[in-house]
Amino acid sequence: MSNYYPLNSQQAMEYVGKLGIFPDHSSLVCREIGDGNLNLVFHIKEKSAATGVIIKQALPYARVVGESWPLTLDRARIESEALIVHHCMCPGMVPKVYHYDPGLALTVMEDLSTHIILRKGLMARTAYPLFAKQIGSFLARTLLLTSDIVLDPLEKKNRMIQFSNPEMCKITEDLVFTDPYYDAETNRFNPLLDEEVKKIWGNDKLKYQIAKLKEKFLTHSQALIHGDLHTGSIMVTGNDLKVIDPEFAFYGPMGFDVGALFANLLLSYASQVGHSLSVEERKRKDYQNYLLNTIEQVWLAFEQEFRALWKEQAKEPTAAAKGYVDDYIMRILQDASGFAGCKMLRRVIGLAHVEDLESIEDLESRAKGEKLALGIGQQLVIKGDRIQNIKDITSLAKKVSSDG
Ligand SMILES: Nc1ncnc2c1ncn2[C@@H]1O[C@H](COP(=O)(O)OP(=O)(O)O)[C@@H](O)[C@H]1O
Ligand SMILES: CSC[C@H]1O[C@H](OP(=O)(O)O)[C@H](O)[C@@H]1O
Repeated sequence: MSNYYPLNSQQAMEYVGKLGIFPDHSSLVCREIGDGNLNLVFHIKEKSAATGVIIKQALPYARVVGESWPLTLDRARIESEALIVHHCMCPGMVPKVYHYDPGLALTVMEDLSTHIILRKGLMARTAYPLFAKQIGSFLARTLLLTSDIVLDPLEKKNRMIQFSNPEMCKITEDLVFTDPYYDAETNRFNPLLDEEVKKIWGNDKLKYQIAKLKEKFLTHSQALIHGDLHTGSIMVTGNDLKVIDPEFAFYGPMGFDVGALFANLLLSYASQVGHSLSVEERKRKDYQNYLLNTIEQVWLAFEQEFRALWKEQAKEPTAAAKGYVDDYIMRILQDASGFAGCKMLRRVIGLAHVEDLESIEDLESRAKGEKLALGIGQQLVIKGDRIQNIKDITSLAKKVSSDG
């Protein structure tokens, strides 16, 4: 950390100026555009150009909380190295890394200003016809191709060392699996949810399942997972998709990434009931159906590509055992259900919420969406082990929704 200092916009422009990315004497402009919980993000471009480059710099603390929450700068290394691995497995589906500076904990990367954050697109009720296939493929490739099924055993263990990410994992362990289930200081929730939240804190059956899911997160080093694959970590256009922000990457359970995505599509689903005015009822229902259909299509695309890759690329000698791939995929689906449930509950009870729900200003309307999210989340956790196919997940969401 010796030569580390957080950049300001002027310093960010000077830094990029020295890399030879822009022609000499370019007239550059820079804006800090970070809206996440953790880092600085600078957008630098020539004055008259539409796009330029991005500098993402880690702060030595969590931006959302401040200096009282110190945080490892090594997350910048994890992020740039994970982007490079993802680029090898899914060319064109992540921003290109131009430069990584370990001292300043920053990455200079491709500017995706032509894309928007998927969460924003979902909030505007936009449909993305290619999304399910694209993200299903991203998940299948990044997960299976970094697992023991495909990698040489020594390479896999070396990758586990490379992507050891204990401090970022601890954040997830606390904020996703621990704090939302007791009266923790980090929690914050809508006061209109007091009763629901207290019921959750007293629900032993739920907490038993959460304990098992946390154990899986702690111990199941199945693949290099993104680690925070919510809809704020995906940028889209009408026909393109890029996955950003893998600073939580580590060797963990595959179902955690699939579940994170399902959870965030379901949070969008739940938020619809808080946003809807009666005149919009039809649009809300259509969009909810679109979201559930998207979850089904993501899973189908994932499963199809996962099976094809397994057939072509599995090197693990036991991979051909009869029934093994079917069982492996079923376990990913069941894990995804449980993890999706945890991810929904933490976004309503815990420290970091989602804009889909937070943008509903009226607390009573917001509580409607949040209650639905809590209802679906709890069912996904409790029934996770019994899920047999993707429609069990989407039917469960519909049922909780119609039971009101
Ligand atoms: N490569 C990029 N191109 C364009 N915008 C980006 C890029 N990376 C990040 N951003 C913008 O910066 C915001 C914060 O980035 P993110 O990586 O999510 O930061 P954090 O790790 O702090 O959550 C994103 O929501 C997006 O608007
Ligand atoms: C104190 S970190 C809280 C939360 O923020 C991260 O998300 P992001 O930076 O993408 O907004 C991650 O989900 C952490 O759990």
